[in-house]
Amino acid sequence: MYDKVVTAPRMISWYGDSGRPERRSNPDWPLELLQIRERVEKETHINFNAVLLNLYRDGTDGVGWHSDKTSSSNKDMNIASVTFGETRLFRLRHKTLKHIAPIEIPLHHGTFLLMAGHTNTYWEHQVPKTARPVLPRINLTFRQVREA
Ligand SMILES: O=C(O)CCC(=O)C(=O)O
Ligand SMILES: [Fe+2]
Repeated sequence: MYDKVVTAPRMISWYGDSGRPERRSNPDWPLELLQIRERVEKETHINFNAVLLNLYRDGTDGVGWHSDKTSSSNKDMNIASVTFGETRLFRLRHKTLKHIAPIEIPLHHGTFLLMAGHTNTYWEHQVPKTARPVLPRINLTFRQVREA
């Protein structure tokens, strides 16, 4: 979408409710995805209308430092992340306050992570590649996509 930097490979797929201007949107959400979205919405009391699926096939897949923006007009939106499969490290670093140590969160199978409000305004995140032999990991990020 408007994400900044994507340096490492991974397999990507998008679903979004119909009525969105976005060309990549696919309104035909599989039942399983709808069920996961429902669970996430129940947990957060936030509605999401799009999801980005990432498949990290092995340790050579990852995503470089970036922040997520789901609309050019509103940078402060909630992004809900759900992880399946292999545990991979999720790192956060503050964009300007360099004295704040980066935060490292191992995202295990079934982990739910919410990047709420201003998180993506002030922080970048990455999933680093790893030399460890790792199994595939799927990550879903539910997003609130609005017209710019
Ligand atoms: O795989 C993850 O945990 C994060 C994915 C991500 O940052 C993104 O798709 O924007
Ligand atoms: Fe991201």
